[in-house]
Formats: sequence, C-alpha cells, structure tokens
Amino acid sequence: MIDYDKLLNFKIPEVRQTLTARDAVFYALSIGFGQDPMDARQLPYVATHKGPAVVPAMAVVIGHPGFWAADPATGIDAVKVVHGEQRITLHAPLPASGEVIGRTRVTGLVDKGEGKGALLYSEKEITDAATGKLLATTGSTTFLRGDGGFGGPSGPVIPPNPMPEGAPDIVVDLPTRLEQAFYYRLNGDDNPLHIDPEIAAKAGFPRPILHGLCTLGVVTHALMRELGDYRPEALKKLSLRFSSPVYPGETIRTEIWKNGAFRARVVERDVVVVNNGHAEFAA
Ligand SMILES: CCCCCCC[C@@H](O)CC(=O)SCCNC(=O)CCNC(=O)[C@H](O)C(C)(C)COP(=O)(O)OP(=O)(O)OC[C@H]1O[C@@H](n2cnc3c(N)ncnc32)[C@H](O)[C@@H]1OP(=O)(O)O
Repeated sequence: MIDYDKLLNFKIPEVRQTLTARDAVFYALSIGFGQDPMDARQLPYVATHKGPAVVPAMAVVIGHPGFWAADPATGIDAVKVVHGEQRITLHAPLPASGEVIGRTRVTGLVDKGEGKGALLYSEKEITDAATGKLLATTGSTTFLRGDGGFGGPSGPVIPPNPMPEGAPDIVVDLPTRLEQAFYYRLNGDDNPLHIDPEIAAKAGFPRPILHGLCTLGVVTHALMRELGDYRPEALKKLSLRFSSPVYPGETIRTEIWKNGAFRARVVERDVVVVNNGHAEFAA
C-alpha cells in the first residue's frame, strides 16, 4: 500500500556513469538504428569510424536509476506498473564519453481512485560530472495500475499535448525485432515485465511487452529522419503518451505532422500505441 508522504519523498540514489562511445552505439542499435544500410546518415550513430554521435533520446537511459519501483519500501505494486508518459528536454548535445550524473526525484503523485490506478511523476536531471553543466532533463509519468485508492490527491495532472485534426503529413514504418527487449534492457532498463512470460502474465499481458522507452526510441528515429535530417543536435524537446502496449516484433508506424505533432500505431493490429506526441526541432 502506498504511503503518500513516504513515496513523494522517496530517495532515489544518484547515478554516476562513465559513458563510452560503445554505450552510445549500443543504445542506437537497441532502438533499431542501422537497419537501413543504404542511409549513410545513420552511420555516425552506429559506427565509431564516422562518429560517435549520440541519439538525443539516449537521455532516457543515461544516469537511469533502474527499476526502483520494485523496492518494497516504495509500497508500489511493481508488477502492475506501466510507463504512461515521457518528456525530454535537451539543454546541450549529449556526450559520447565522459562522466555524467543522473539525479532522479519524485515530483508528484496522483490518486485516480480504487481500481483506476495512480500516477507517479518523476524528473531526472543529467549533468556533466566535470563541469556541473546541465545536459538534459527528463520527466516520466508512471501509471501505477495496482495502487489506486490510497487516499492521495486527484491532481494536479500534466495535460496531454493536443493533437491536430486530419491526416498526418508524413508516415514512417520501422520494424522492431522479436528479441529487441533483451537488447534494450542492457541499457539499464531491467524491468522483467519485458522479457519474462510469467511476470507478463501476472501483469495481465499474453506475452512480454516492449519497454515504452524502446518504443520512444523507435519513434524518435522516425522523427529525426523526417524533421531533423539525422542531426544529433537538432532535437530540443519531445513528449508523448503511451496509449497501448507494443509487442516485440511488431512494426511501428509513426504519423507525423509538420508542426511537430505525432502519434504511432502498430501496423499489424492497427492500434494507436503512442499518442499526444510533440517534438521540437531546431531549424
Ligand atoms: C516508478 C518507476 C519508474 C519506471 C516505470 C517504467 C517501467 C517500464 O519498464 C514499464 C514499461 O515500459 S510498460 C510499456 C509502455 N507502456 C505501456 O504499454 C502502457 C500503454 N498504455 C496503456 O496500457 C493504457 O493507456 C493505461 C493502462 C496506461 C491507461 O488505460 P486506462 O486505464 O484504460 O485509461 P483510460 O480509461 O484511457 O483513461 C483513464 C484516465 O487515465 C488517463 N490516462 C490514460 N492513459 C494515460 C497515460 N498513458 N498516462 C497518463 N495518464 C493516462 C486519462 O487521461 C484518464 O484521465 P481522467 O480520469 O482524468 O479522465
């Protein structure tokens, strides 16, 4: 059972991480870069002789504190946790090497009621350990499906981005691989929901589901290709809502509007899996 004050003030250990070019290349491969060998614009992300360049969405794994919700002291029913929303703000291009610090804290907790779940808001700041410079700020909404009705406040909630009417301007299909979650988790995202059929069944899914942040990486790839010409410094901000699970092996179709709005659907099931997306790219 969640204790509102205890969880709001839960201390998440700071993470010091020494990055190498290999981490950046691994991250890019784990979200599916390199699957189009004829597009040389991807090369700096996956081959160090041309780079290294860092996919800006890597901010979600740099300085990541791991699946801390599984600590029984949080009071969270960890098996029922799903990723609800993600926000990223890049203050500077991410470094391919050097020491960084990730500091994560809980910023809000909303009770949606018994049987409806709860929202946990958290924020992570990534700084350069040598200079103290702030590199990126990321924000997560975690949907605690098993924890509604603990007597907490019903707001405030962060409103989802509005979506445009009508058809998207650009559509990009990118595949995921059956074994993708096994790779993606090596970025430090080790929730067993994504690889263990028994845990997935306990969580109410017929098979393990893909990490929301892996889906975010695939969608960011589509956005970088269409709105950022694969330039690592072009993406400034991104936010989205995960509206339905993706199963590894499915094809993700990202639907993009030229003003930066986007959503994504799984082609095989025609289900919208990412909604209320918005990305900001530098000109
Ligand atoms: C703490 C540790 C940090 C680490 C956490 C991350 C660990 C990861 O390893 C876990 C993952 O990656 S899970 C994979 C990615 N996520 C998903 O697949 C979830 C997809 N979304 C869903 O299943 C449903 O939208 C679902 C279930 C989220 C909601 O569905 P419903 O209950 O049917 O909701 P609905 O009836 O549509 O709406 C009810 C109210 O909830 C709000 N809402 C809906 N989807 C939301 C979402 N994704 N995020 C935030 N709020 C959301 C609605 O606005 C509505 O609000 P209100 O009651 O105010 O009208």
